[in-house]
Amino acid sequence: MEKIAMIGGGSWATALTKILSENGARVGWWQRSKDDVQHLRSTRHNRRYLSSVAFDLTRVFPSTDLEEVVKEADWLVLAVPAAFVKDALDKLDRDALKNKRIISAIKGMIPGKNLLVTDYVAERFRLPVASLGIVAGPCHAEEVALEKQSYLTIGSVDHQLAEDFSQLLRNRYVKAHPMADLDGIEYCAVMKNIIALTCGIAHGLGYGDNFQAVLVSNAVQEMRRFVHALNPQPRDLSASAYLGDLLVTAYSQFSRNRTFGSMIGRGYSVKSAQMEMNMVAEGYYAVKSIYELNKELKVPMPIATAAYHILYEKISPAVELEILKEKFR
Ligand SMILES: NC(=O)C1=CN([C@@H]2O[C@H](COP(=O)(O)OP(=O)(O)OC[C@H]3O[C@@H](n4cnc5c(N)ncnc54)[C@H](O)[C@@H]3O)[C@@H](O)[C@H]2O)C=CC1
Ligand SMILES: O=C(CO)COP(=O)(O)O
Repeated sequence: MEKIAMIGGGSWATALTKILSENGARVGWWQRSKDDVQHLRSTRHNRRYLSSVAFDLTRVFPSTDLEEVVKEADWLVLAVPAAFVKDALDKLDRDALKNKRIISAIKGMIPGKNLLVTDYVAERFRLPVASLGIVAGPCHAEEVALEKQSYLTIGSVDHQLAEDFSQLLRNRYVKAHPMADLDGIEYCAVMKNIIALTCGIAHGLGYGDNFQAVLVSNAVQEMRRFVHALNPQPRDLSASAYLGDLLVTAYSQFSRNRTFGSMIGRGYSVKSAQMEMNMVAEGYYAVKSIYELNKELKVPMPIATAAYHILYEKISPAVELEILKEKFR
C-alpha cells in the first residue's frame, strides 16, 4: 500500500484524496484547522469543500500534526495555494523530506520569491529535482467529485516517478500520463490562471465569446513566448497539459480565476471579490510574480501586463481592455 501525505484542506486536496484513497492508497491528510479535522473524523466528509464526498477512514487519516503525517509517508502531495506553502512547510527540516517523492498539485508561484513551487521546495530542502513532480492538466475538483472523465499529466524529469504517480491516480474516470517537461508545465499552469482571470474580466465588462476566442488565441502565443524565454526546448503547447488546462480554466463555470476576474470586471474591488469567494484565485498572486520576473526577460506580454495594471495599479479594467483590444489579431 502506497503511503501519501496530503497537505491542504481545499477543493483540490479533497479531490486528490478521493482519487488516491479510493484507488487503495493510505492517505495521511494534513489540514490546519482542528475543527475541520474533527468534523472529517466524525462524519467522513470535508465540510468546507466537495462536502458530498464520503471518505473511507480506514484509508484516510485526517490530522493537524504535519510532522507525523509526513513521517509516515513515501509521497508528499502539496495542495495548499502557493501563498501558504512557506507557512505550511515551516516546521519541517531537510531530514523530514529525505528519500520522499514530492508532488506539487499547486498552480501558482511563491509570492515575494517569484519561484515555482517545485523550485522553492528543491531549494529550501536541498532536494534533487528528480525527487519532484507536478500534477497538471485540465481538471476541476468539482468534476472529480462527480466522477466525470478527466485527464491529468504528471510532469517530472524522472520518468519513473511520473509514471508511478500516474499509476496511483488512474481509475475508471481519471486517465493520467507522465511527461518530462516539469518547468514548462508548471509555468503554463501558472500563466493559464492569469489568462482565465483576464477572460473573466472581459466577460464581466460585457465582452462576448467572439472576443474571448481571440483573447485565448493571443494568450497561447503569449504563453509560448514566455515559457520559451525561461526554458527553451521543443514543446507542443496544444497538449492537454498546456492548452487543455488553459481552455478549461478560461471557459468553465467552476473556475475560481474566471469567477474572480468576472467580479473585477463588474466593478468589485480585489478585497471584496476575495471575501465573496471563500476560494483562492491563484492568478491574482501569480500575475505579480510573472510581471516582476518579466522585468528582466522583457517578453511582450500584453495580457499579463493588463491584468497586473488592473489588479495592482488600480487602472480601470475598461481602459486596459480597450488597449488590449487594439493589440490583438
Ligand atoms: N480546485 C481545483 O479544481 C484545482 C486546484 N488546483 C490548485 O490547487 C491549489 C489549491 O487550491 P484549492 O484546493 O482549489 O483551494 P481552495 O480555493 O479550494 O481552498 C483554499 C485553501 O486555502 C487554504 N488556506 C486558506 N488560508 C490558509 C493559510 N493561511 N494557510 C494554509 N492554508 C490556507 C484553505 O484551508 C483551503 O485549503 C491551487 O494552487 C490551485 O491552483 C489545481 C487543479 C485543480
Ligand atoms: O487548474 C484548474 C483546472 O485545471 C483550476 O482552475 P481554477 O483555480 O481557476 O478553478
